Amino acid sequence: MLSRVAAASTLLRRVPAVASGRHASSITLSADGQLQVPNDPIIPFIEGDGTGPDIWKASQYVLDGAVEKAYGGDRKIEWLEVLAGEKAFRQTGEWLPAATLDAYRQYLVGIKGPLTTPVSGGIRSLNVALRQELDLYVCLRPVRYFKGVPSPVKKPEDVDMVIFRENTEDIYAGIEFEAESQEAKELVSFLESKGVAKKIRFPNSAGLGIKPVSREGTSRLVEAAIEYALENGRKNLTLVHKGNIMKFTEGAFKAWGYQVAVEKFRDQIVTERESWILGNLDDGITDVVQNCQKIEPGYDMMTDGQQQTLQKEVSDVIKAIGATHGKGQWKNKLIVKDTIADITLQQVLTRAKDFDVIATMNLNGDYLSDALAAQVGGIGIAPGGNANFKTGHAIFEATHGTAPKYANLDKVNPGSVILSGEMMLRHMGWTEAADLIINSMDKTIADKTVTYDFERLMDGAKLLKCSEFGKALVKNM
Ligand SMILES: NC(=O)C1=CN([C@@H]2O[C@H](COP(=O)(O)OP(=O)(O)OC[C@H]3O[C@@H](n4cnc5c(N)ncnc54)[C@H](OP(=O)(O)O)[C@@H]3O)[C@@H](O)[C@H]2O)C=CC1
Ligand SMILES: O=C(O)CCC(=O)C(=O)O
Ligand SMILES: [Mg+2]
Repeated sequence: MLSRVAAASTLLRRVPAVASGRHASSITLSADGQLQVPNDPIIPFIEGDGTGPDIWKASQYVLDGAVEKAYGGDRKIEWLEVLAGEKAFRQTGEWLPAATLDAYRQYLVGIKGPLTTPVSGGIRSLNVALRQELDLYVCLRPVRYFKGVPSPVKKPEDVDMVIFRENTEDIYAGIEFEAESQEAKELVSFLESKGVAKKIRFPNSAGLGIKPVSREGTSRLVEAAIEYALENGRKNLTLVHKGNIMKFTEGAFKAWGYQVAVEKFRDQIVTERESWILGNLDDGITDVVQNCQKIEPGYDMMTDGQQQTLQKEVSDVIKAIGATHGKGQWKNKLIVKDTIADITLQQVLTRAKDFDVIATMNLNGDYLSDALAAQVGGIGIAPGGNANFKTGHAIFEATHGTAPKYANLDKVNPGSVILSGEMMLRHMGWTEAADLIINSMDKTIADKTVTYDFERLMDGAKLLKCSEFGKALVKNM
């Protein structure tokens, strides 16, 4: 159990090394990409808006408690509060002060509570701004089940997925033009000049958004996801896209994703289609046409040109990897496959076991992470981390938002930020403290001592406040 959890939460591929100096205070990255963690690292945190302050208090208490219990005073986090959101605006007149960005840049690893983003007008998302400013291109959200957690599905224990969500591109990048603004008018004129404005039903009153998806952005995300899958012994990686409709953005994501898989990880991966071809060969189907008929049931209805293309694909696969991946060897490789986003939202529910690591674009990843969280107890225990796998910068944060209706009631589940902190500790190499948190979460939930979100769905559970749940976690360590 623990090793599975540990694997699910290992964020960066570099093995963190604990530096010996007792009084060093910045986490740094060595020239060969190793995280250097002093015994008293300064870790910047943003408390967050809405329920953020309640959650942060409980989370800091648990994180400090775990570190104290694991290392008995030899290690300690030096928390550094940095401002963002409503508190920052009240105190400085700025929503995201430069000093906050500087601190996350300087100290490399940090954590944050949720920040409010108004709908329609008002400021753009500070959460997205932080990810973009630090180029935290991976949003990693592990989704796993704790025994006893109430769930709307029959077999929540089948859910053990890790989402790699691209974090800097897509329609989420916020390149938008308000309806009837000068920019929207100019863009419509440009589209008219290219003959494509007719695809917009009401061009004069349309707001417009731009969806950048690049080869570089896709490749680095998929590369990180494959490395993670390989290092953590995962069985498959699914590229989730809506490439049938958005061909040059989501479709390109799929194509570039497969490309990076095949070009950079040839020996360790097999694509799903390749596995079918090699599987047929293993079953004694040596005739290329018969192999084509098995992998494409509509083969006989295809045009000559289509059939030839398919025959070439089958022959090329056998020639290229028959020796290295054939005779069942492909079964020991990471399977790289893809699914279209809409059906994926059904299949993660109905066939959870088929999904292991998921790599997807920003908006799909946003939707998927909340939907998947629901299967394993909801957004109250859904952790995450935003990271740049090259610079080592990482900011950990919950999947949920500010839940403003519960602000200052000491009510909500602090589990998501606590488990985000657990990911952070593991990322720092403080695995003993991280393990204490996971074990204690297991025990506290099994004891049915939980916050309102679980209590309302569990028979015979004892209702705890946010702060009380934090205290129970430390007590159970
Ligand atoms: N990374 C970030 O900082 C994020 C920020 N946001 C922002 O947060 C604001 C509010 O967003 P909203 O869409 O309402 O989503 P929220 O995630 O804030 O809340 C929606 C519902 O989820 C449940 N929930 C949320 N947090 C917890 C928790 N800790 N424990 C238990 N249940 C919880 C509650 O459900 P119930 O009512 O059933 O009790 C709550 O009403 C928006 O401004 C949004 O932009 C949103 C997502 C991420
Ligand atoms: O930035 C926000 O307000 C919402 C972000 C969000 O929902 C997410 O990143 O999951
Ligand atoms: Mg979200």
